[in-house]
Amino acid sequence: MNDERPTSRISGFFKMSQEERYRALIDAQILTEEDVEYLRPSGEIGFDTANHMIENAIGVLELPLGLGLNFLIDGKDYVVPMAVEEPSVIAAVSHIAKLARPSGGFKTEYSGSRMIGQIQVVGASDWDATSAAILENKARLLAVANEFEPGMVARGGGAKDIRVRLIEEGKYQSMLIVHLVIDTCDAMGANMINTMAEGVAQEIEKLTDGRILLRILSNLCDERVAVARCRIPFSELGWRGFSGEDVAKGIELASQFAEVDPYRATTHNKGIMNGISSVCIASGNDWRAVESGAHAFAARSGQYSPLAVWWVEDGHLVGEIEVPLAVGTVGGPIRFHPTVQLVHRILRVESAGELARVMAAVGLAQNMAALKALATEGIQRGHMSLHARSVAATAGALEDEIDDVVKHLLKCQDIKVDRARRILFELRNSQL
Ligand SMILES: CC(C)(COP(=O)([O-])OP(=O)([O-])OC[C@H]1O[C@@H](n2cnc3c(N)ncnc32)[C@H](O)[C@@H]1OP(=O)([O-])[O-])[C@@H](O)C(=O)NCCC(=O)NCCSC(=O)C[C@@](C)(O)CC(=O)[O-]
Ligand SMILES: NC(=O)C1=CN([C@@H]2O[C@H](COP(=O)(O)OP(=O)(O)OC[C@H]3O[C@@H](n4cnc5c(N)ncnc54)[C@H](OP(=O)(O)O)[C@@H]3O)[C@@H](O)[C@H]2O)C=CC1
Repeated sequence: MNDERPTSRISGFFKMSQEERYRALIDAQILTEEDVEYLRPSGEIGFDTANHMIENAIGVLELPLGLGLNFLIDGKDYVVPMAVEEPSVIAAVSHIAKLARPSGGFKTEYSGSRMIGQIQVVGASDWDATSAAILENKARLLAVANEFEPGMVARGGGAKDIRVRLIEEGKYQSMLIVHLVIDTCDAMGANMINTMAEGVAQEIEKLTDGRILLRILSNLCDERVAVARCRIPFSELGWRGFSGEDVAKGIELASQFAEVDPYRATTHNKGIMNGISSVCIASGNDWRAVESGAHAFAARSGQYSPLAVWWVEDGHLVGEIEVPLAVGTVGGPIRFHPTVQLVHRILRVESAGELARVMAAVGLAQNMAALKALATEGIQRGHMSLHARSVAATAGALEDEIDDVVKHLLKCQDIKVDRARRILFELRNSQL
């Protein structure tokens, strides 16, 4: 490959076959022949599946899939598949799930799968009249929306309510936002919500002298919320020379830090999403939707806040997470991705609500693991000792060399790939 940047203008790439794409990329000096051989999908997802899932496909990017263990949720055991690139996340949730088991594990709740489709009305001359007309026609509009998804109505879901919000921000023209509230049952629901929102919009337009602009779901799904709690006695919490009470009070103070400081709350919630997003990815769910919903929910009071909080009560540490989770057990890649289907067989959840409740418990466990480490010995020992394994592998250590490289990396506390390469070189030349 020469040093000149190859052009990114490749017309009609999306219409090319797999081989035509590889040839075009080699000709454009974007890929080499070796790159192409490396990229050729060889796993369960072949090129055709990838190409049906996304556009301009050239290959498949794999992520490690691991198991979060020890989870007892509402009296049932769950083995939780998690797809994630970050070391220590799965160890952390398994660690806390084990700790929580003797006191009953996690107790959860789910609000139901109600989502919002937004329809934006602009340019009306009389907002009161438009609002009144929409609300007076609610039953008919709901029936129209439901005509677009009869299967959902048969399942007990579909459009359930219509609300209106007049938004008047001085510097912009006023707009009326119609909220179409839809029960999506076991689906995430984006496609069906958008279908219903677009379908009913034409009828809404007839009720106003304004016009309809956007018709799209909201990812702030604050009516689709999962809650998980755990309550662990001090006697279970002693760790690495810290008493159970010290650990509990440290976690409580860490929680309070997040409650008053958005800088800390953001990192606190990042830890929670370590757990939740990993389950989302493994289970074929849209983690961008879940992430955006979670962060918007965290900011709903006007100040960005923690999704999970902890406090000390009667000799126990109590934790609670409340998080919106638009996740499904049907639809999207769940229909055709073989690994995702296997994940669902491992998870053994029977509904979107059950999946959301498991995810909430995983998020709470991940949060407690991080806070427990942060409020005691610090994050680095547990996290870095596991991170060191991936650093050693990146440096080229073979399976039977990794433990030795990790040992030396931890000893010198310089967990970097360059250092690992030097250690490996010295080990192979028997200088260590
Ligand atoms: C790493 C541990 C768990 C060690 O903790 P430990 O006490 O040394 O663990 P242990 O050896 O006593 O083992 C207890 C259980 O943990 C699990 N476990 C233990 N080790 C492993 C392992 N290697 N692989 C898989 N599972 C493991 C396993 O279930 C085990 O039970 P067992 O199987 O022995 O009956 C602990 O130090 C920990 O939880 N640390 C926190 C790690 C963490 O939070 N990582 C997330 C990434 S950091 C981040 O991005 C978020 C952050 C921190 O910024 C968020 C925030 O600021 O809030
Ligand atoms: N902003 C966002 O978040 C957006 C996200 N997306 C994407 O949309 C996808 C999710 O949309 P979604 O509508 O869930 O997916 P699908 O359209 O793939 O699946 C939903 C369909 O599954 C069928 N179904 C079968 N069994 C059930 C059941 N028990 N409960 C509910 N539905 C059932 C229903 O069709 P039937 O009644 O006909 O059987 C339903 O309409 C994700 O891939 C996401 O990435 C798309 C646009 C925007």
